[in-house]
Amino acid sequence: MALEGEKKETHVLMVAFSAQGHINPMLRLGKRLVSKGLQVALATNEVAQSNSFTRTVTGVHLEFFSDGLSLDYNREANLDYDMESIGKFGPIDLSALIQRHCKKFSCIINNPFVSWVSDVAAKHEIPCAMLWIQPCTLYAIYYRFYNCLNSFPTSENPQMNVELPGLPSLCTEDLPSFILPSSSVSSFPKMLYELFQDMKKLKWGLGNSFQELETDVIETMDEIHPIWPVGPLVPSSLLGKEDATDEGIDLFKSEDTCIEWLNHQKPSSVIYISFGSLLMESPKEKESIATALTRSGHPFLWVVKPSDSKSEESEGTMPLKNGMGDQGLIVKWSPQTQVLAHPSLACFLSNCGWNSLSESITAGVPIIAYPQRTDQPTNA
Ligand SMILES: O=c1ccn([C@@H]2O[C@H](COP(=O)(O)OP(=O)(O)O[C@H]3O[C@H](CO)[C@@H](O)[C@H](O)[C@H]3O)[C@@H](O)[C@H]2O)c(=O)[nH]1
Repeated sequence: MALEGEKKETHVLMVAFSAQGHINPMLRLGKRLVSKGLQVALATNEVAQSNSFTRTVTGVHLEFFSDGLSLDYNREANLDYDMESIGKFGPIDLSALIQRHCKKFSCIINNPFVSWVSDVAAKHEIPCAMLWIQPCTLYAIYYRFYNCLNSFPTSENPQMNVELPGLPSLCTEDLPSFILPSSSVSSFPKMLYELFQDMKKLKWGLGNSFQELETDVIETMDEIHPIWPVGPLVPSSLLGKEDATDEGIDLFKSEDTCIEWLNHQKPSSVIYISFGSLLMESPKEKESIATALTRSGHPFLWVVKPSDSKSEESEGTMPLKNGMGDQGLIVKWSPQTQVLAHPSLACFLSNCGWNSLSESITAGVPIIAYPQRTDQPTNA
């Protein structure tokens, strides 16, 4: 057993892609490691370095590396290219960062979207763990798919029920979009393929989920490549902890009006609508949602992200205005975890990104599922 003094010398490096839904679960895990006396740094690509980022968040030191793209490059518009570029340039800069660090890292924790980090860890002879940031169910499905352990839909047989240990029967529409024969070739499936084909590079698999939610499927992986649930990695405030500081960062500035507006609504009356940090609704989808909201007659709080507003102006299709209308409030970014904890919330219309679902499950807010792609159909 390590002595207290030795623990202080244990340095852990976490690495995440610069999306809010990737960085925040890492920071929350980091905060727990710091509370055990470990020294923790989190490295992400430098575009995340903005004024809102201090060098330390709840005891976790932040580091930045280059993804080979200029800071003003529109990453949201071309995620595939981002992934290729970060996979090419990230290892060089991250390696230099590890060499520059005053102490040798005892462990590196990556996440599935920067799987190349395990090669960098091996080069420096540092054990590597992965924090899987989606449900353990997805981990099991991808593992079985990429290692050909079970039957999945093919071009010849695109519609089928998939039977997997520990899971209910899944139809084609329930499966993650990356593994469908109709899925376009992109860097994401390639990355997942490389990750799940070569899991021996990873010493430990950690999951942002909890045992009670996915007991059966977690147990089915014990003999194959175990995953240890360490979540839900949501803000302590949602878990009713006394230390209610949010260990997360916001990539956009949330609007102060949200909570004030919610304070004026009846209990359990408001429909909250948000589609996460990466994906956008099309103008047609927005129009349908607007019609449905009007017909529902319920008050609503709707997040329409900044770049959505831009495309809207150029396409000129949506009559959306920021600010308060008679029935609802449209904002560019909300303090989502505070919103979900608010007593006026009735339900959450969500694209089923795993962070949003974890937060909503923890807050006890019912979800109307509107999945788009990747893990979202399965999460739904
Ligand atoms: O107005 C908003 C909207 C969102 N959030 C936060 O942003 C995060 C969004 O995360 P998530 O719901 O997971 O959406 P994405 O960031 O878009 O998620 C990507 O990454 C997830 C984890 O891999 C996947 O499950 C999703 O499918 C994928 O789109 C959550 O913590 C929200 O609380 C806010 O704070 N304010």
